[in-house]
Amino acid sequence: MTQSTPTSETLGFQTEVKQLLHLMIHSLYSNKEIFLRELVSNASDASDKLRFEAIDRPELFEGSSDLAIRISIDEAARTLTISDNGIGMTREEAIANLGTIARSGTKEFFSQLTGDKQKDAQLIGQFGVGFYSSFIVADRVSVLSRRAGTAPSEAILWESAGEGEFTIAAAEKATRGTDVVLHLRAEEDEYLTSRRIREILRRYSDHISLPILMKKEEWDAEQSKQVTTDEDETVNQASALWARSKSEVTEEQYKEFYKHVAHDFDEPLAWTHNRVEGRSEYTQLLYVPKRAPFDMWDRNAKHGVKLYVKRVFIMEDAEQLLPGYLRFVRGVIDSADLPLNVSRELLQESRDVKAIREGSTKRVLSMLEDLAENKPEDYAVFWEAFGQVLKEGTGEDAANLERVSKLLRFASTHTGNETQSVSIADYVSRMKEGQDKIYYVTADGYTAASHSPHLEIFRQKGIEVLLLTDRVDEWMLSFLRDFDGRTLVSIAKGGLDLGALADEEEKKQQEEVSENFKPLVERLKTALGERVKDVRVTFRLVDSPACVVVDDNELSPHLLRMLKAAGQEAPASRPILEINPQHALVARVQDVGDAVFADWAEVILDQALLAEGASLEDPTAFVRRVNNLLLAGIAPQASA
Ligand SMILES: Nc1ncnc2c1ncn2[C@@H]1O[C@H](COP(=O)(O)OP(=O)(O)OP(=O)(O)O)[C@@H](O)[C@H]1O
Repeated sequence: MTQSTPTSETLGFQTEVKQLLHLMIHSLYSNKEIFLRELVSNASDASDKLRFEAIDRPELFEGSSDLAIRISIDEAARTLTISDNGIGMTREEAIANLGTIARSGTKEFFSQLTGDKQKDAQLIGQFGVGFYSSFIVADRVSVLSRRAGTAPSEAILWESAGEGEFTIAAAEKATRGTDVVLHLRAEEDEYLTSRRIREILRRYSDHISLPILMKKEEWDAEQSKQVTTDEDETVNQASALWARSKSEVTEEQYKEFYKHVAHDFDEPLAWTHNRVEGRSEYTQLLYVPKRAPFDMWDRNAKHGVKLYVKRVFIMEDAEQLLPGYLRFVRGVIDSADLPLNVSRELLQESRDVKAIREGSTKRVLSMLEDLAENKPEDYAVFWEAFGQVLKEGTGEDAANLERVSKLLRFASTHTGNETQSVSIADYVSRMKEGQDKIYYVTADGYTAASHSPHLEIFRQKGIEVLLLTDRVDEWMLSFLRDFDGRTLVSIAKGGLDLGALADEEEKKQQEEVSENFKPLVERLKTALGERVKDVRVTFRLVDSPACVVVDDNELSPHLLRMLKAAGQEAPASRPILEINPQHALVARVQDVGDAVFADWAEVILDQALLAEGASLEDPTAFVRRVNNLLLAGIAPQASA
């Protein structure tokens, strides 16, 4: 395409935008009307941004600080226009904002798309569709925009048919702000009727705090039809939703407001709305989403709480308002005390912010407690999405450790499945008589944990063990040391005191057995040399011949593997080999002759390491030894 003037150019969309457009047009056809919600939401954000920038530069208002959104219909031209007098966009901003998706993790997100429309539509919801949803109903979109503070001749006109490219040209615009003009597709006539547009606005955008204006309609008796007048009419309530009293806000309105603040497609799982009075005055409207955003694990991902001061938008992503482990929370905090020109630096030091942070943390924890107690199914949804993040609270929020630990859920030998649904309190309620500790095992995954040889004696005695398999668990355990006065104990540590699990008779018997196995223990120690720290007899095993453990003060093998995988320095550690005297293989080794004893010893150690989830340093040697032993057979004459 040739360019008419040097100021007009045609540019290609970023690949991800093309994918998004394609997907959206094909997957959102049953929910087309949401385009209006998205555009009104953007117009409202643009006005918030202007109001904020104008705190320091009042001249940006150019004499008119009445901010509003206008929706106009032109039946003849078949256009629907969403106008705002907010911040507007420069040429560079329009190219960046309307041609690319500048969110971290976008590429990875798009690589997850499967091509299955239904699944992908769900994913798209999680990503947020925004401006590009215009193309669901429009075959051409024109955006005329002028940045606040620039001259009318510096406006820009962005246009696209949503098919891979857009043009951007210089334009004139008398007033600041943005007009988004949708040239509706042939079959989308319904969006040219004022009644339909009002209905959509009432449903999705009533909570917008700016007035949304439309031309009033009147019944014209002569023409016997509704005609548009010149008079403006506000079609929404136009007051900040969080500033209304709870009784004035319907559930639907809370939900729609959530979609606006959180840029989420789905409904929220729960919310809490409070006005706090006293030394520090603020309003909070905080939501827990149903699903994790695609970039939750990205360190640069946005936090979700917007800060307002006396209804003026101050900043998005105000991470000082909640601790990091509650970063999944979305919503608004509106302070009556902070100065309007508050900066991020100031937020860090402010005592008011500290009070808000503490108060909001408590509210969110109460909301989660309430969910856990009264809506366990919803809590399970929450836990699935955000449990791993909440676990960070054990280390991050010492003051609320007890409350956070009550909210934790784990997989356990009691339920026998992978779902993390057991609270520590549930566990405690099922503790055996005489049991005074909470037992757990950590591993790389559920299968490894639930098959851990360390579990054998616990299974036999019917004692429950928590199965911890999330990456964050080891870190969490360094803070979560006890619960309700009971210590949490790893069943894979050497110092595990099984005394409580055995009666007097058993203990006596065990001592005898240990004595009998002393010679074997010594032989193993000599054969394994530097590979082990110690060898001893254990009664924790039932079906396995041996296991490896570490001393209480040492890092668990699972943690060591994680450190290594993360490229961190991991202290060298030698395992303690524990052998099961009741196992046939162990009994058999007692009689093995010196010629092959070393092979036997190594195989026993290596298989204990494998069972524990480790990878062998010399797997070839292990295979060779096993083969030798297999070939030699277990006939006494072969090994003697
Ligand atoms: N009316 C507008 N005035 C000024 N800038 C706008 C307007 N509409 C969109 N933008 C700019 O374009 C960007 C992209 O908008 P878009 O709706 O696609 O995404 P978003 O609002 O950032 O997030 P989401 O996709 O989750 O809704 C916005 O972040 C904003 O910078």
